[in-house]
Amino acid sequence: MIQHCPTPTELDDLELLVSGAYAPLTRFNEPGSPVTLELPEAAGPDPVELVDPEGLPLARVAPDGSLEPLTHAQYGPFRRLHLTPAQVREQHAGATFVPVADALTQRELDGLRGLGRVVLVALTGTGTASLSPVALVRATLAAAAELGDATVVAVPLPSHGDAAADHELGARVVATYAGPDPVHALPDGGPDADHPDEPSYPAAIADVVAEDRPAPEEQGLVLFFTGLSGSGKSTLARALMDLLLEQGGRSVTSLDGDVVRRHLSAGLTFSKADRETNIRRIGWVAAEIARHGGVAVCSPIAPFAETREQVRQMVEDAGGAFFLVHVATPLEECERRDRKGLYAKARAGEIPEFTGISSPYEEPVDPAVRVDTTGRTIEDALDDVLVALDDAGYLHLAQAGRADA
Ligand SMILES: Nc1ncnc2c1ncn2[C@@H]1O[C@H](COP(=O)(O)OS(=O)(=O)O)[C@@H](OP(=O)(O)O)[C@H]1O
Ligand SMILES: Nc1ncnc2c1ncn2[C@@H]1O[C@H](COP(=O)(O)OP(=O)(O)O)[C@@H](O)[C@H]1O
Repeated sequence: MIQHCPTPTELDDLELLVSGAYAPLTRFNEPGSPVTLELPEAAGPDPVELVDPEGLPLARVAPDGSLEPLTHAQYGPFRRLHLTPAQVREQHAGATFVPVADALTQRELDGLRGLGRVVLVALTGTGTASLSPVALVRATLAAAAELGDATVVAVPLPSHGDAAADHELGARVVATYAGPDPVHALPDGGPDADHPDEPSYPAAIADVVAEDRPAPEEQGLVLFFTGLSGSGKSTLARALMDLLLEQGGRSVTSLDGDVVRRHLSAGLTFSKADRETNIRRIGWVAAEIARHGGVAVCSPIAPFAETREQVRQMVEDAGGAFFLVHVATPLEECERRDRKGLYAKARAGEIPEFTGISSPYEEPVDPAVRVDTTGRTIEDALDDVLVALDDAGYLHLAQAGRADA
């Protein structure tokens, strides 16, 4: 039987289908339902075994989306708070149920006092809260401690990208958890009257929020230079790394295209599939670096827009910022430079699938900054990147000897 690890959203949905939280929905791909599952084409008409990210079989799914559960999900922090609706009703009958999708403000907490015993239902699904799922639970536990007579239940209700359908599904899930007990919806967010610009939190919750949403200067950062061979990616990346190292204060890792291909991606070719694998590997490592608050400076060609977007997603999921620099030196200039003699060989047909000659380069439509290095000094071109980074608030670097340094 084919094994398949669903996407994070699909894994959340699987958990809620199996736990009964989506009742009366019990299967994927019900017509009109946002709760969908994409199965590998190779599966054909046979059932597929769905496994968690570590390969533990969770359920078998038939081609019509119906499920045969094998075991309960066991991965992820705060697993003990992932109760089924039946468990919650048994343990917390008579309480008031409060859906929580963000850190609770002081004002919201004050509004909950006087409700008696409450169950804070932390909606931690993929792609929903502005806090990471684990921080949302931490912040909700801190809120429960503030309130006193409160319990936290974590429900991984994910976003399906359709606000209306998600709202309806969410309301149904919370009602299922509450059973006959009341649901208390929080009034719409918005700043406190005495702090019109930002919400005010009790100290313990503020600490959780601050740790999860660091200031741009402290956030993990992936600087991703993309462009044709010879466009100047490595040169600019190296110059920027040097500036960062000279200034100190951040840990920096280089993931240069050529260097990665000698180590992490040794053995890969320049076919579309291998290039995608190469870039996803770079993205995976860069996201881990960002998760730990470091700076990763990447400089592969990365010719495909979709793969670059996957890297952005990986980095943002890890809490990092993704900063795309398009080194937009035109092909004619790259070919004129032909630093490594590769364009001549590609023109002579000696290198197949050469980017810009016999393999495509999809120009980014929305880079953070675009730099054409033609006829410019390295310092001058680098300045464009430094200004954009400074404006975005991620790094404040200046080159020694320049007017503004
Ligand atoms: N067919 C083909 N196409 C493009 N480039 C080629 C090819 N064969 C070898 N090289 C050399 O490999 C470097 C690009 O590797 P990358 O890992 O950055 O490419 S990719 O992102 O996976 O497309 C690239 O280095 P840079 O010049 O630093 O970009 C080339 O030197
Ligand atoms: N303004 C500039 N910025 C970056 N590189 C430049 C610039 N002007 C000329 N070059 C030259 O262009 C070449 C770019 O090569 P490289 O940085 O290895 O490109 P890539 O990594 O994109 O293949 C280098 O020889 C570099 O000295």
